[in-house]
Amino acid sequence: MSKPDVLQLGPYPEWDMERLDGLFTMHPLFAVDDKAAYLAEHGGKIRAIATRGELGATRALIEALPALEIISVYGVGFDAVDLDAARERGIRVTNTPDVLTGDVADFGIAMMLCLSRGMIGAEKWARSGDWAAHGTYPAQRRVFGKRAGVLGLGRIGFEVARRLSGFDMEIAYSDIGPKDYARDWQFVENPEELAARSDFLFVTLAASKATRHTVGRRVFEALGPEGMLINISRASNIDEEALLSALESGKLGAAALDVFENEPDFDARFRACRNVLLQPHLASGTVETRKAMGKLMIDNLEAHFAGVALPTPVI
Ligand SMILES: O=CC(=O)O
Repeated sequence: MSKPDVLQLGPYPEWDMERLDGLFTMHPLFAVDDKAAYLAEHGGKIRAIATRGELGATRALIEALPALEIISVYGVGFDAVDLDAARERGIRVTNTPDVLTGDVADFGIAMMLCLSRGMIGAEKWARSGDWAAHGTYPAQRRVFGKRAGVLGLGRIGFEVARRLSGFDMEIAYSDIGPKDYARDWQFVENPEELAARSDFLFVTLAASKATRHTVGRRVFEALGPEGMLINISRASNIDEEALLSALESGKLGAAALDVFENEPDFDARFRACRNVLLQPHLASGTVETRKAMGKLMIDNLEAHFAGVALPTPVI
C-alpha cells in the first residue's frame, strides 16, 4: 500500500524525520520557494498536515487541500489552526498536551528568577571583567515571599502555581471560575484585580479568538512600575502595542517574554527595552520534551491512518 502524503509546514528534529519518512511520503512545504506551485502540483494528494503550534494551518491552506483528513500539531497550542475551516470539512485536529507541561512551567519560573535577579546582566559583568574593574554588581529584586498571579489555571498554570508555592509566595489566579483543585490559592475574578494584587503575573491562558488581548493597558498599569509580566502562552493573549508603551514609559516594571507577534521577526522596539528578558519561543525546548512531542504528533497521524482512536484529539 502506498504511504499517505503528509504536508510538512515546519522543520522537525532528525529523530522525528526518521519515523515520519518511514511511515509517510513527506512534502516539506516550508523548504520550498514557490509554495503556490508546489501546492498546485502536490496539493491534491495531501491527506495530512504536520504543523507546529505557532504555524498552525490557515483556511486558505486547508481549502487548497481537497483530500485533507487530519492536521497534527507539534505543540499544545492550536490557536493558529483555523478550527472552523477544519470542522466544516470534518477534518480532525490533534495537539501534544501534557508532555510539555513541566518544562513550560519550569521555564516560566526560570524567566522570573533570571530577570528579577538580573542574571543576564550579572553574567556579562563577570565575563567581561567588569566585576574585577568595577566591583559588585548592583542589588536586584527578591522573589521569595512576594505575591504571584497566574492568569489561566489550566495544566501549565497549575504547574506554575505549584512551583511558586515552593517560593513561599502568596498565590492567586484567574480563570473562568474557581477550580476545586486550587483550594490553597485565591481565586480572583478578573485580570486587572489579579494584576493589582501581584508582583509577578504569569500568563498561562490557552489562546483562542476569545482570549485575544485579554492582557492590556489596564492590566499593565495595575501590575505597576515594580511589577513583572511573564508570558509563556501566546503573544495574542497580550496587547503587544500596549505592552511596549507600558515598558517604555515605566508604567510596567519588567516583562519576561517567550512569545511575540510575528515570530521570529518580532517588534524591534523590544530590543531597545532594558527591562525585558527575551526568549525565542523556547519554553518546551528540552530534548526530553521535544522527543515526547514528536512521538505524540506522529502517534496521532499513525492512529488516524490505522483507523484507531486518536491519542490526543482537539476535534
Ligand atoms: O508553543 C508551543 C506549543 O504550543 O506547544
